[in-house]
Amino acid sequence: MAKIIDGKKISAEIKDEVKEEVAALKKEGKEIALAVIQVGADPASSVYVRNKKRACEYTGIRSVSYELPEETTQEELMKIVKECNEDAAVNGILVQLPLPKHINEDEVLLAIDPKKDVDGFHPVSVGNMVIGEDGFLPCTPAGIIQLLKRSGVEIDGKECVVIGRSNIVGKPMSILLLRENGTVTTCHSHTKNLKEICKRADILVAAIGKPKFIDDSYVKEGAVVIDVGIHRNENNKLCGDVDFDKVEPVASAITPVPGGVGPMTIAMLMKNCVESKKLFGE
Ligand SMILES: Nc1nc(=O)c2c([nH]1)NC[C@@H]1CN(c3ccc(C(=O)N[C@@H](CCC(=O)O)C(=O)O)cc3)C=[N+]21
Repeated sequence: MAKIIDGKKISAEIKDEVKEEVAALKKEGKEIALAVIQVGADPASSVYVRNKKRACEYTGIRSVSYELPEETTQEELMKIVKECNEDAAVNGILVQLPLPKHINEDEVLLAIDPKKDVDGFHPVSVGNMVIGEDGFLPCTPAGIIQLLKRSGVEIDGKECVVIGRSNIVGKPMSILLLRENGTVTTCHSHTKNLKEICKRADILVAAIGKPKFIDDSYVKEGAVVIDVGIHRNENNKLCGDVDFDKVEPVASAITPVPGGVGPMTIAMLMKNCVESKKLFGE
């Protein structure tokens, strides 16, 4: 029987810490604002964006929302990002991904002022993360580190296997585990012997993007399993990249979907907004 790592509970603790900090800053006359920019109306994106705005309300951060039509051009989006960069009242800028195909995502992320890069996706933030300098950490991987630490899972010296190498999850996840002194292997679609490598893991992070891909045959007895995947079936029921029912009996701890990594992503976004105000706000 594995321990269920309760991301909802741990994210609520972090949001409460943020709420206190926000209130303290307010007493000094300092207000925090996050600009949330969504292009198009992808239903999953809309759910995440709604959850982010709710978290802003809860913590006392003002959210300024831009809901732009699917047809928005590169130039129009770049103009809004620039306006947010120049607006001293805005502390954080979040451009919800994925963007429509006609938009060059890299160019947009590069345009965000690194001082307001609360997603941690700007190359400056990525560089600081890699060399271990202060800077904004990407919310999902940083949230997973918090989940592990606050659940008493030691990373130092452990075999960590990350499946996935995206710029927003897999790659930064591997870097952050390395920063915690884990021994890290990054697997991806070209990896040979995926199963054998996963079976070595003390900490297994699944960010594959395929529903219930990881079953018990990939997991060492007693491993800690973190599920970053989020999929919706025909009945709107959520599941992750991990087949929870099969893996839970062999793992020592596991995150559920929903209620695992997802809420942590949002809590860390709130934390980054406070960080932005403290470091760079007026
Ligand atoms: N610029 C940008 N920043 C992001 O941080 C970002 C993004 N783009 N694009 C998409 C991914 C995904 N993501 C999630 C946020 C919240 C939940 C979340 O709240 N999950 C709930 C369930 C939500 C539901 O009901 O669908 C849970 O797992 O319990 C999930 C996923 C942020 N992302």
